[in-house]
Amino acid sequence: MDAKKLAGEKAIEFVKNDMIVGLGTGSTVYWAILKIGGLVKQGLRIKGVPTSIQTEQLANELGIPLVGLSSINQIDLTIDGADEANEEFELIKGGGGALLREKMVASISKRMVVVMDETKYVPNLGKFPLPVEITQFGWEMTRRQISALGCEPALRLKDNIPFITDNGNYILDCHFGEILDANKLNQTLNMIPGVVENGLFVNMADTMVIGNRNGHVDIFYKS
Ligand SMILES: O=C(CO)[C@H](O)[C@H](O)COP(=O)(O)O
Repeated sequence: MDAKKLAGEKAIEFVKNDMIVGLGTGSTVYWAILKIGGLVKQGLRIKGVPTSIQTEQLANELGIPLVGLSSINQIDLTIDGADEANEEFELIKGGGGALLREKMVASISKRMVVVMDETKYVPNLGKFPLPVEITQFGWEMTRRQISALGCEPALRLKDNIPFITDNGNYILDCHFGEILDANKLNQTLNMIPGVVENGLFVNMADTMVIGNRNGHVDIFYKS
């Protein structure tokens, strides 16, 4: 069983006519976007808000009408993946490098449904290195300031050169060990000049759709 596919496809139950829908990035939400594309062809009326250039291209190929953040103030529902999630509905995101746009979209979403396979649901965040998007300007200085918080940030590379985000920035992957106070770390990181955004999503997700290898899908709602 493809647990990511199960979760992604299940999540489209939350999509209704006339919604503005945040379209996340990654290999799990891919399955949701594919299904949404199919439903749009059958007459579903939605407008999508893409969280990356990759998702924008996919949505265009599928004929999903899109709208940009410049012309909306609120999104009805966002479906997105995660690299880790805990029972507090706190997330680490940004494994695909789209964390800034993902967080901006999530921040104006009335509801955020997170789709993942069972391996992503963990007791404590932090095994997955936390992605932090930083400006290219002065990036070594920013890295030193983040290291002082107690981690060894690694500049993300792609094909042996620095990975550049859709926004023209770098990403540092930061191993902090177990993150027991995600809210505090989120705020501390974002206070560092040069940090554009970090991959901790706190108080954003309210629904988790978790696909299991045995074919079962769990849905958790934040109370
Ligand atoms: O945050 C993300 C991209 O920036 C993704 O949602 C996250 O990396 C999970 O991806 P996948 O569903 O491919 O495992």
